[in-house]
Amino acid sequence: MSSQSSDDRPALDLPDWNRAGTAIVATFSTDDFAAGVRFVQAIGEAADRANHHPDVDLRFDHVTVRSVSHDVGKVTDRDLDLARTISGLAREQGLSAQGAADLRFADDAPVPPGSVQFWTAVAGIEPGASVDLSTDHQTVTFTDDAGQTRYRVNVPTVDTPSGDRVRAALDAGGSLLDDSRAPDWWLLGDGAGNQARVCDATDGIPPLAQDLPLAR
Ligand SMILES: C[C@H](O)[C@H](O)[C@H]1CNC2=NC(N)=NC(=O)C2=N1
Repeated sequence: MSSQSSDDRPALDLPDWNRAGTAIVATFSTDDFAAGVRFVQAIGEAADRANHHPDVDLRFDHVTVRSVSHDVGKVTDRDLDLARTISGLAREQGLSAQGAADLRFADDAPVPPGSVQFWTAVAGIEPGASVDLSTDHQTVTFTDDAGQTRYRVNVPTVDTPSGDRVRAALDAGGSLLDDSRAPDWWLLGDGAGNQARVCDATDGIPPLAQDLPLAR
């Protein structure tokens, strides 16, 4: 199989935002409900100016914003422009996006900002954590079809069933690349060309290889 994502949507170049299903989504932490209300008010004004309206979920300590162009059922430039505007409003109001963690594949290789929520979910890391994935996980590099070096990270699960971890990672914007060996392991894409292999570690951890398929 190809080492490229089976997902032909371009990688998001938007810090704070991740793909989720047909939409893009971001979650901003707020100190109190009034701060959330102020943020939603500003989002509402920006949405009316743009004549493009996101779904907004206001909670006591966070606001989740989701955008898709309803007329075509997918993400368009209208959503990307609105996302940039909303991130700017968040910055103005001193709010930061959840999942804006300091995650690295290795010492010098940061996880792309648009994939942070995916890696946080797939590795079971607390939002906002500072983590070097390579210290807790076996990691190999591979070369994608375009000649770029990418990371493949092994994520064995013990306490959490692998299927639950896979669902959480897909909800956080990941794509399913290979489930032919499920429930032994699943290969997921992070939207930026890197991969997580989620595997059931109950009977030991299958070897992680640069080349697929991986033998059990
Ligand atoms: C008539 C008006 O342009 C449309 O109803 C706009 C308004 N806001 C919208 N917002 C979103 N997210 N998708 C749309 O298709 C859309 N359509």
